[in-house]
Amino acid sequence: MGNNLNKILVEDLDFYYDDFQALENVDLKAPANQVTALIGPSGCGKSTFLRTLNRMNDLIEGTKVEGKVLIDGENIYQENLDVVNLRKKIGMVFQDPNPFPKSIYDNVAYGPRAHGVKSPEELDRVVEKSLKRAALWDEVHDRLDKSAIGISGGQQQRLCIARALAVNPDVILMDEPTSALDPVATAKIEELVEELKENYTIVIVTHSMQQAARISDYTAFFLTGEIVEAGPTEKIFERPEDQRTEDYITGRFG
Ligand SMILES: Nc1ncnc2c1ncn2[C@@H]1O[C@H](COP(=O)(O)OP(=O)(O)OP(=O)(O)O)[C@@H](O)[C@H]1O
Repeated sequence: MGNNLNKILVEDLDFYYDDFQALENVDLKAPANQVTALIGPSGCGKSTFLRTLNRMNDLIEGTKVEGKVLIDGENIYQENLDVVNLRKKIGMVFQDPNPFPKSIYDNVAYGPRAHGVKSPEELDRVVEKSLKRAALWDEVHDRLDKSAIGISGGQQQRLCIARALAVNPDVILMDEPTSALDPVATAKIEELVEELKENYTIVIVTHSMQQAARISDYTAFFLTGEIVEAGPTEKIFERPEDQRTEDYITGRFG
């Protein structure tokens, strides 16, 4: 079990919103402790695909999935799977920072409390550890009881990452986590993603090809619901095999 172990293995995935097929025949491997970037033009299915990885699409009525998503070798679409447990293992961070209108502390403690952690010492420990891992502790440790709404957008996004880390996931899904942030806050999140991969497997949707090139190890290029090409980031950007990939990364469309 080395670094190349496929944490996530997607096989022949199709996805429908009612009659509309948003994903077709998608195959993807996301290796453990690596960053996998999903790129492609608007509307090509990146977010839909990301949400199939922790069954967030289940919450949207009229959707249907066919195919397999194996996480640690187990198909998450098998019957009787415990979805609450799945989402604990597969955390998610969204485009717009969305902290709860609660204190910084309570945002991070929310998940552990929901999963039954009651001891104040244990909660303190988890909150501190999660905020440290999200590179936010130094900036907020003296105001944990203040509202999360009062911190900057970049800090709010790191708080959302801390909130995701607090339930001890092993995969983190990020849907354009920096698109609402300024360049300085974006750089901090990118730095953080690089640190986090030591302990987590990360799948990130990004509109920015520069960002994908900077922070990811693997890249998958989506076009109209299909993966055109996937592989090591360097190869996708420097020696793409498909003309459509080359056209996209050189800015000819999208
Ligand atoms: N809840 C929904 N109901 C119906 N169709 C949807 C829904 N969400 C997305 N779609 C459609 O599915 C397709 C893929 O959308 P998706 O948001 O996954 O693409 P995307 O690549 O993430 O786009 P963007 O980069 O603009 O976020 C689009 O045609 C979109 O209109």
